[in-house]
Amino acid sequence: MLEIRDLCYEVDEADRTLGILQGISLTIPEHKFVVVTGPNGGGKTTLAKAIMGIVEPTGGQILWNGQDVTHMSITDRARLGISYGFQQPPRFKGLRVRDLLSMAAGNDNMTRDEACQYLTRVGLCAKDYIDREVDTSLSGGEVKRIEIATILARKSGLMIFDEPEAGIDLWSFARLTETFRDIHDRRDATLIVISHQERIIDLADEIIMISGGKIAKQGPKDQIFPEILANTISGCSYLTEGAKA
Ligand SMILES: Nc1ncnc2c1ncn2[C@@H]1O[C@H](COP(=O)(O)OP(=O)(O)OP(=O)(O)O)[C@@H](O)[C@H]1O
Repeated sequence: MLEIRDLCYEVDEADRTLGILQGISLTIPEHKFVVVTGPNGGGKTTLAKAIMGIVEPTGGQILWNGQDVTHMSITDRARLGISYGFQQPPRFKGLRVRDLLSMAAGNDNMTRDEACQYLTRVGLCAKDYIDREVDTSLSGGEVKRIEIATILARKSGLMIFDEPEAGIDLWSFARLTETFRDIHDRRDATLIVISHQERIIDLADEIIMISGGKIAKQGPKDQIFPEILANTISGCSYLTEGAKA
């Protein structure tokens, strides 16, 4: 279970303090599928990075399975089973896709078949990629899918994906949503997916909407999603005027 208590992240700018996360509290039980959504700049990525330890909160607490991880290193959190897929994943010149998958799985003897299975789950044709270097020769969507495959290989208890849909074509996206559904159905992990995509939101048990560094809405998908859709359209004068015309 993930528990976040009154989490704050403040940044000092020249003449002011920015409250990027302003007292976020939430509880995500084991094996839930939670989608975090909300307007650009609301604080979603910062929250995810705070859970992974990439950003150090200035206040509050993060507990994973009862253990306080608030100030723990990224490596220690990874050992506890927390993993995070970046919105824009890094590249690793000199490392092949199969090396990355082996490292993620902690298995030096990963077979070609096993590596291929992870790549297939993110819509990549394994034979074309397994020996490629994870460098700038790969497209943004390819690197993104390879990174997601490494998270699957890691078999973490808490998987956080930051806009996994970004830059991914329709066919691979369909494969990816099936993979998320599969992880959830098999109760393999707790999933937190930051997304604006209706098809991903539709898979969620619960939706958390973050805006202005705070939780603006939270609840079961069937309750929250219609509210978000209604607010999104009514909050935009162009769309509402268009609807009246
Ligand atoms: N270190 C920092 N210094 C100054 N501002 C920051 C810092 N980190 C984040 N921000 C600002 O905090 C806000 C929240 O950023 P964050 O990336 O968490 O938003 P987001 O909800 O993930 O947005 P998006 O949907 O566009 O990815 C943004 O306005 C961002 O510019």
